Amino acid sequence: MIWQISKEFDFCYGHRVWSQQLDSEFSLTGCLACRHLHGHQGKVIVYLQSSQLKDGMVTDFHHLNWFKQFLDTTLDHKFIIDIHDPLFETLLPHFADKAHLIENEAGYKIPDLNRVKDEPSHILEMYDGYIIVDFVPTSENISTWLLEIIAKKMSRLGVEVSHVEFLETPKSRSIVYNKQ
Ligand SMILES: Nc1nc2c(c(=O)[nH]1)N=C([C@H](O)[C@H](O)COP(=O)(O)OP(=O)(O)OP(=O)(O)O)CN2
Repeated sequence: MIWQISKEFDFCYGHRVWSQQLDSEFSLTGCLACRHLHGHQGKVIVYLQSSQLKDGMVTDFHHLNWFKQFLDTTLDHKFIIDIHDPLFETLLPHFADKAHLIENEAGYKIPDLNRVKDEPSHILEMYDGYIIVDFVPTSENISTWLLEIIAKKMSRLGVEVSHVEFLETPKSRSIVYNKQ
């Protein structure tokens, strides 16, 4: 037998899909709306699985509390921007050289606020709101990134991540399966 458990998490974020291309025969419009700066109430559903139970569980649901904290502190109310976005220099002019970014082991960078410490507070607040990644923040890429983070952490408990679903809107989702 194989057991699977899942847990849902929500967070608000902004992004833009600068790489969007549409075939208007199918999309019925050529409007590249996802290139606009816009936001979502995202939902992540994490699926963990095991062929044996420990204490009657795949693992305790509470063993995902760290992930909720990660989402709340790292992504909630942030704007996720690709470092290769052609608008990067426009949206982060103080960091146009991309040299003063603080790298995190979870695969993202944030602006070094020391560089703008003498600027007015609204400028600091703006930069505090960016999460810089090395991919176009599509639903597929965000779910892949989150899967990698969860799988790495949960492997320390010997818990297997089966797949991750990411709902960019209540109707549009991507699912990424873990390679075994
Ligand atoms: N395969 C993907 N397609 C699209 C993505 C994506 O990440 N992967 N992203 C977008 C946009 O960011 C958009 O905000 C979300 O998609 P959309 O289908 O427009 O969402 P709705 O639920 O609002 O759908 P409606 O048909 O407009 O009701 C676009 N494509």
